[in-house]
Amino acid sequence: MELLQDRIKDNNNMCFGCSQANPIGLKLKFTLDGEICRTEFEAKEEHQGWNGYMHGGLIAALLDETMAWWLWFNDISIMTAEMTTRYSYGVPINTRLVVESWCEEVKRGRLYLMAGRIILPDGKVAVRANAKFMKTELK
Ligand SMILES: CCCCCCCCCCCCCCCC(=O)SCCNC(=O)CCNC(=O)[C@H](O)C(C)(C)COP(=O)(O)OP(=O)(O)OC[C@H]1O[C@@H](n2cnc3c(N)ncnc32)[C@H](O)[C@@H]1OP(=O)(O)O
Repeated sequence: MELLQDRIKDNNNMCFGCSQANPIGLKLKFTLDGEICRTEFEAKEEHQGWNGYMHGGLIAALLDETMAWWLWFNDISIMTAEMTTRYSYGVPINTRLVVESWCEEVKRGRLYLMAGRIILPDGKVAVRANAKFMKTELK
């Protein structure tokens, strides 16, 4: 599938989640597959909290970024206004993760209610997130 992201040529983008130039970033790449935005990620030792497991704050960053990219693909500039994260299972390092996001509702034309999840190789959903994103004039 084409990486729409590759169309973006912005050498100044140093986003921690998606910049390919940020030396300490996650370097995520996204696809939009119908109504689902998706990325894959494998956490390494430097992403750990407890030994063997990904740090919860970085897990939230992974989900935040994936939800933000659904909106970016749809040409909507946003800021994260609120986010909740439900951690059901530890996210192991050195394991291929699939992260998905989608839009559930738009309120008053400006508040986007988004959802996301992290899926382990056995199909279990390790983490779910819900967030409110506010449309802004950024871009
Ligand atoms: C070409 C270049 C390529 C580069 C390619 C890079 C790609 C890039 C990818 C993206 C990458 C993203 C990265 C991850 C996303 C971040 O990390 S964003 C960073 C984290 N978030 C922030 O810092 C946000 C900080 N907060 C703010 O900026 C502002 O508070 C907000 C959220 C924009 C809202 O401010 P505001 O527009 O002044 O809104 P405000 O007047 O307070 O409220 C408006 C209305 O919304 C309501 N409201 C406000 N907050 C909420 C809430 N949480 N819940 C419900 N209602 C709310 C208010 O009650 C109000 O209602 P009404 O009075 O109108 O009825």
